Formats: sequence, structure tokens, C-alpha cells
Amino acid sequence: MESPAVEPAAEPAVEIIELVKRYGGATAIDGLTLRAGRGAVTAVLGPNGAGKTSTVEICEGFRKADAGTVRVLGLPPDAPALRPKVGVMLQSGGVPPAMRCGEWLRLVARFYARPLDAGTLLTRLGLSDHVRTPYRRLSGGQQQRLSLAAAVIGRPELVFLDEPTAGLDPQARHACWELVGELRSAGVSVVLTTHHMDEAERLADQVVIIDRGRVVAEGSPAALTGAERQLRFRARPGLALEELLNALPAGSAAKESPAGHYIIEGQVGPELLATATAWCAAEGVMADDLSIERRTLEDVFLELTGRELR
Ligand SMILES: Nc1ncnc2c1ncn2[C@@H]1O[C@H](COP(=O)(O)OP(=O)(O)OP(=O)(O)O)[C@@H](O)[C@H]1O
Repeated sequence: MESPAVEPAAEPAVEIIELVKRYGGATAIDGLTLRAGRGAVTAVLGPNGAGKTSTVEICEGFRKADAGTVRVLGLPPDAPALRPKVGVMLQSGGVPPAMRCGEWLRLVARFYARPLDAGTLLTRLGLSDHVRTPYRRLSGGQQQRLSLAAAVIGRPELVFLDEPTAGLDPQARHACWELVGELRSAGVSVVLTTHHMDEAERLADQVVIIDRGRVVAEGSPAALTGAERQLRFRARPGLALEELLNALPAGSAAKESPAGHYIIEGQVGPELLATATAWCAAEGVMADDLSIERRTLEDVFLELTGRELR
């Protein structure tokens, strides 16, 4: 009997193994390993200077690695065969300042066999009134949107978006999220960097948190934030948490972070809620914004990467 055909394991859209990048004596990427799945949205998060842009720009073929392996759709990042398959949105620039918005997008479209319609895309991204506006006269947010349009106009298989919504107003942010959702539905692989944890939580199938050039956590947003719930409230700073802890069910934990913001973890159920609110009442403490929530990606991010500024 013929054995059933074995499907080869889907090759990742991007595979990075033990990547190293140095600038002078400083190591910006320090043995970073990650895989971005095909047809998935992968969000790369990290504090300023963590190495996100360096990593993405190595994958885009704009920077050279010092060590390690990078494969993009199974090819080295500088392979000419990748050009029609990969869309790139840079963090800034790349467009001649005098180039008109519509003219630029039509020029980019000419590099692809089956581009999307430039006019439709400009309308989608709220740029239809700026078709004849030179790039340098576009606002920062409009320039961002034009870069996003240029990244997707060629119907790429894989898109790199470096901080796609940085500086965008809420309307434009939602338009960008919608576009990313549509790319994903169409089976396009998306790798994006962002500082907006809500964006990653909303868009990403997989989140990779990097710090000091290394991956410190990865997984789906749900896996990273976990199923446990927390009781949160705001009150005057400096409450005697040890006393509260004594009153709470065994195994509970309480912390104040930052000042005046309280988080209680453990078996967050009716008993814990009643005990905590009764304790607040006995102390004359008004627990503002009391809520029961799961940990957010931002909580996880801050726990992993700390609170000091970079
Ligand atoms: N061309 C360069 N020359 C020297 N150092 C650089 C260069 N590019 C980046 N670096 C340094 O490498 C480190 C990583 O920078 P990178 O831009 O990759 O970080 P990032 O995670 O994208 O940061 P951000 O969130 O601020 O955009 C930083 O310390 C930065 O100063």
C-alpha cells in the first residue's frame, strides 16, 4: 500500500538563528533566534535600542549581519528573487522629498507584476487629497501612510512594517490595523515592530519580546499573558500591603506598582474580592477604578524588560 504523502513542515516566513550585529565595539544583536510563521502576524517588541530595527533591516537586506543565519522565505535576505515577494515599510525616509505622493506610489507599483491599484490604496489610507502633494509637504502621519501603501502595493508574500503606526492619529491607526488584518486573511506573512502593546495584542498571532539584542519571551499574546486574573485598584500610595496580605486567602500576592496602583494576584474569586474591599473599607481607603483583569501584554513586557529608561 502506498504510504500517504507527508506534507513538508511549512518553512517559516523568516528564520533567524544566533544573529549577531555589532556597531563598533557595541553588540546590538547578541545571538538572537526567532521564527516568524507563514501567513501569520509576528510582532517584535522591545525597549528603545533593543535591536528591533537592526534585526528587521538585516532581514530586509539593508544591513549586514556579523554572524548567524537569516533566511527570508527560505532565501538569503539579499537574494534578488525576494524583491517581488517582500514589501518593506521603513521607519522613515526612502522617498525623494520632491516626489509627489501619487507619482511615488505609481513608480513603486511598476516594480511588481500584479500591483494593487494605486488610487484605491491612496483612498483607503486617506491620501486621495494629497496625490499631487510633494513628499516633503506631507505631514509625518501622511508620510507614514504613504510608506505603508508602498509596502503593500506589490501584493507581497511577506511584509516588514517597522513601527507602522508610530505617530498616526487614531483613525489612521485603525485603517492600518484593518489593512494588516486583510493581509493576514489573504495569507500574507507580516513582521512588524511596535511600541504599542495593545497593537501587538490585537494584531499578532505571535509576539517576540527582545531586550539587549536577545529574545526574552515569545508566544501568542494569550500564552504570554496567561489565564490568571488580577484585582487592580488605585488608592493613596503607601498602603500597608503586609496587613492586607494577612487577610487575603493563602497564596495571594499584592504589590504597589507604580505608586498608588495596586495589583493583587492569586485565586481571584468572590472571597478575595470581598476580603480586599472589606479591608479597604476598614482602612478608610477608597479603591478607585477597581477591576478584575487578566495581565496585559504591557505588564508582561515591563516585568521582563524592567522600568528603567533606555
Ligand atoms: N548605524 C548604527 N551605528 C551605530 N549604532 C547603531 C546603529 N544603528 C543602531 N545602533 C545601535 O544599536 C542598538 C540597537 O538599535 P536599533 O535601532 O536596532 O534598536 P530598536 O530596538 O529598533 O530601537 P527603537 O525602539 O528606539 O527604534 C542601539 O543601541 C543603537 O544605538
